[in-house]
Amino acid sequence: MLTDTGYASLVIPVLVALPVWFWLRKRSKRAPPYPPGPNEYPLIGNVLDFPFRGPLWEGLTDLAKRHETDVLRLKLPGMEMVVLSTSEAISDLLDQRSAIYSDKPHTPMIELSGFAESTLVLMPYGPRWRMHRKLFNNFISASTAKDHDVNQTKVVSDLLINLHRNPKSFREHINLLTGSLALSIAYGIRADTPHNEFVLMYEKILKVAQEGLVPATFFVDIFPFLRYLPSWFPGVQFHAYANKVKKDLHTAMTRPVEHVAEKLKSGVDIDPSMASMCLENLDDWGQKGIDIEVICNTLGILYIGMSDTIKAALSSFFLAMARSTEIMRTAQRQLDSVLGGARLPDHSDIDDLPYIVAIVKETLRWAPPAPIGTTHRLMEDDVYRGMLIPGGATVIENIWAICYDEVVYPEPHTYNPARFLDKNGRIDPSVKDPEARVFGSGRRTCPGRHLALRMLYLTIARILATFDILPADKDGRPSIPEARYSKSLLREPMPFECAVKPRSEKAVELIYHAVAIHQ
Ligand code: HEM
Repeated sequence: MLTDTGYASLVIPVLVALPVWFWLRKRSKRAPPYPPGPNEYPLIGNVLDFPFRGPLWEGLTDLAKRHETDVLRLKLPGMEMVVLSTSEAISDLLDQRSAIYSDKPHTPMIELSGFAESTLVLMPYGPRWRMHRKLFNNFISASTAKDHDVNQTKVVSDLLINLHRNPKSFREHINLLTGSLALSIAYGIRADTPHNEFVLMYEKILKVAQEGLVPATFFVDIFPFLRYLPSWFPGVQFHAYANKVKKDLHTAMTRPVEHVAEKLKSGVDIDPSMASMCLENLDDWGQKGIDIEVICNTLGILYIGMSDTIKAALSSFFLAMARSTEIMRTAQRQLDSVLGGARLPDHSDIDDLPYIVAIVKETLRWAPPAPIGTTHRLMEDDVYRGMLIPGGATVIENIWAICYDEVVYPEPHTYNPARFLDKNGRIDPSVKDPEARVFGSGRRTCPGRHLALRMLYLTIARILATFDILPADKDGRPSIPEARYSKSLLREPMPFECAVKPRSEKAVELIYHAVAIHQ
């Protein structure tokens, strides 16, 4: 038998729940539907559908195709996710509505390790991000990318020498090339060995970013409330790890600037760099609200933003050449017809070398270094094509899906630079340019893309002018390397072998002559 209190304990929750239920029903009838996606289960949402196993970009492309949508919704515990897989959807949302699609989502580890507050790529959208971006654009933009041609030419000369001396270690040489370029532009430091103090500092940071800060490596990223546990709590290791990363990141970003400041103070002759120009005009920058911390962060992002991306693209280029000698020969024929084998190609030859330009485009399309870019965060509810995208959603631009759209790029798995050329061998403007998407979109689009393209163009042209890249020899037979790739968000070829050989005695002469000019 129920007492008065017993009745009350049944009736009161029902009285409270009913209006809430009616309100939610009314709201769900009024609110536009969410974008299509797999059915979600209570608590776990779409965890069972999420492509955790294979490469994420391919899994997301398949899911979008299965649900016949270019705006796919996935619900994960504590996270709304929207995946955009056509240029149209990306342009409509990330470009056209960039005022609300430009924030970045953060895991607790990204915040605790200092990456969110000091790296431009992960910084929350707002005045602080704007200040960093302004300083970056002042030195590296469409109009200023050319200012770094001399630095590029110097580090490419070093690369050619290294390839000649030790061709087997071509991946290490590419690594040094990008690190050295970043250090020379940012700080005027010429790093000619992988053991350079500053190269080692930044490589350590990149390793941590790829291994320790990948979402879900630490439990705290899956259960964010754990971040409030004190560091002395039994089993809590993430605080110590995050503090160590934060300290290393701070050192990598400040130490090279201190190095330049010391040199300036002692009156030693140094190569001009972003650091020297900032330090010499500290007061002017200060009046614009840009202090030494903003300067250190902005210069530091050069190594972080440049190194792995250009390295991945150049490694894919070596792989593609070793897999297709005919394509390499076609490029070399064009180089020889323009240069007559008498000099090395320069930035100024770009208009006469459309096949090299096409190789750069096809390399970025065939192997986009960041196949899902870096995620954006929607800052408020948005309605698109009658669908509700909830504020706070993590928005993924599936660059891979665009690069592998077989309607735009027939036989997308085949590496074929000629797809970008017209019948006269010039760049065909009617073929969609992958460069428009592989660098991301909207206000957060890659600010280093012009510099990156100039660097890729020069490096590829100079390598092909002087070297053959051929399949490695295995028991007297050419062994064509397989195109196997990492599943990491910065996608690069797995280790492979190829034979890098100078094209002629004259080519070797040109390589050493170019280095002598820069000594
Ligand atoms: C092949 C080379 C490169 C590729 C494929 C690439 C790709 C990307 C992508 C996809 C993004 C994210 C854009 C978005 O959120 O929508 C990005 C951001 C960024 N990249 Fe690059 N990048 C390359 C080279 C570079 C270079 C050379 C630099 C530096 C000189 C650089 C600096 C940055 C920075 C600072 C950001 C963050 C921008 C922001 O959030 O405001 N990148 N890049």
